[in-house]
Amino acid sequence: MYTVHPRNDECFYLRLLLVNVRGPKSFAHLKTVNGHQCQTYREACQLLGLLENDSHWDLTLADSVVSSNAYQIRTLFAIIITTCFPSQPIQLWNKYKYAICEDILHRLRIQTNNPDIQITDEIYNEGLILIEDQCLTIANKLLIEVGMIAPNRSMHDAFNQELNRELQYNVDTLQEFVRNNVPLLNEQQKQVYKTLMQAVDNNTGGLFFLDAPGGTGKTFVISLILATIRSRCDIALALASSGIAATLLDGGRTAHSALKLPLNLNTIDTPTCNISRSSAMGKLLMQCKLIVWDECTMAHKKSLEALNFTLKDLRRNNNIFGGLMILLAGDFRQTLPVVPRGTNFFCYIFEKENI
Ligand SMILES: Nc1ncnc2c1ncn2[C@@H]1O[C@H](COP(=O)(O)OP(=O)(O)OP(=O)(O)O)[C@@H](O)[C@H]1O
Repeated sequence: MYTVHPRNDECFYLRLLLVNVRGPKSFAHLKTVNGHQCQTYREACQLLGLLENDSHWDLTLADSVVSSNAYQIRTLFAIIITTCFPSQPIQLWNKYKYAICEDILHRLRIQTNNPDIQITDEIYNEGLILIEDQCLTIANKLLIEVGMIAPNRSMHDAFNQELNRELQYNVDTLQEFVRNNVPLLNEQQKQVYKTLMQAVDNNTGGLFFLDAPGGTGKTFVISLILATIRSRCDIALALASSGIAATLLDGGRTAHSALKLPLNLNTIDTPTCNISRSSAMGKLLMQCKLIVWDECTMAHKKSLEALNFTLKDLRRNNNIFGGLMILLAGDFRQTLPVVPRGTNFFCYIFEKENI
């Protein structure tokens, strides 16, 4: 019998029932426990006592209630429900929801200048939305997919949060930034800026590599390109291999977090990003004009391959990176020429794509 990962929700519980229930005659039979027809396979497993009890997660949350603030408890709760698969997440929520939402109540009291406001269902709903945002970031899952109650917001909002994040820039500020800084570019920077903006305007896609010694203004030019595209209300995604490099770019994020790259890149033959077409990030990648990846010389070659495969799949386009324009920037002079315990396997993606 095939193995099923617990993340594969109902499939996992169906398999558990198939292994444990003797002589099932139908799927409905599997869902029936002591004459009660359950709504889900998970509920049936629950009633049959096939799931672990959640006492250790209960204790973990109880500990954090004593020592952590509401934001930290909320993050812990999101991690537990997305990665630890507790059998009754709703019970945990009901038990700790006050501690999880305490900061929202506090904020509301300060905003309204009214210390008498008490916790309400709206505040709990706000808490659920924040938890769901974290679940989407951690595992690309909505709350209902991890056995929780769904917050009261339209699916549209939930799926568009990544888009909203990329479209929230102030156009006037960006235009002013571009106006003030383009004249500062030196000749070579001007040439890079012109070439790249021409490629963006022509919408031809392609892979560009910006190589220059440290301190010569790579990040400066990239910031200008990002600002120019965003000032036209288009989407440009800023990624970097390290957190520090990401902080230098406006709206910068680490490639691992934004692209949901697998952690065990070394051991997977053809890694892909954990992004589906219907997910928020999937929609963003389908719409964006440019992806900039700063300090890409520090990235594992398979992370670029994963992005290549994923974009080809998402955009249904067999050109390199699904026909999307990619700007890689970095400086091999600042990267160790030797990969510790590496093999000649660590050659770059360019070989594969004949670039
Ligand atoms: N044309 C320019 N006019 C004014 N300042 C500039 C210009 N080009 C670069 N700078 C400044 O020079 C400094 C170094 O530039 P930047 O950080 O972009 O270099 P870098 O090539 O990205 O360096 P590294 O490879 O170390 O990340 C920054 O403070 C940047 O603002």
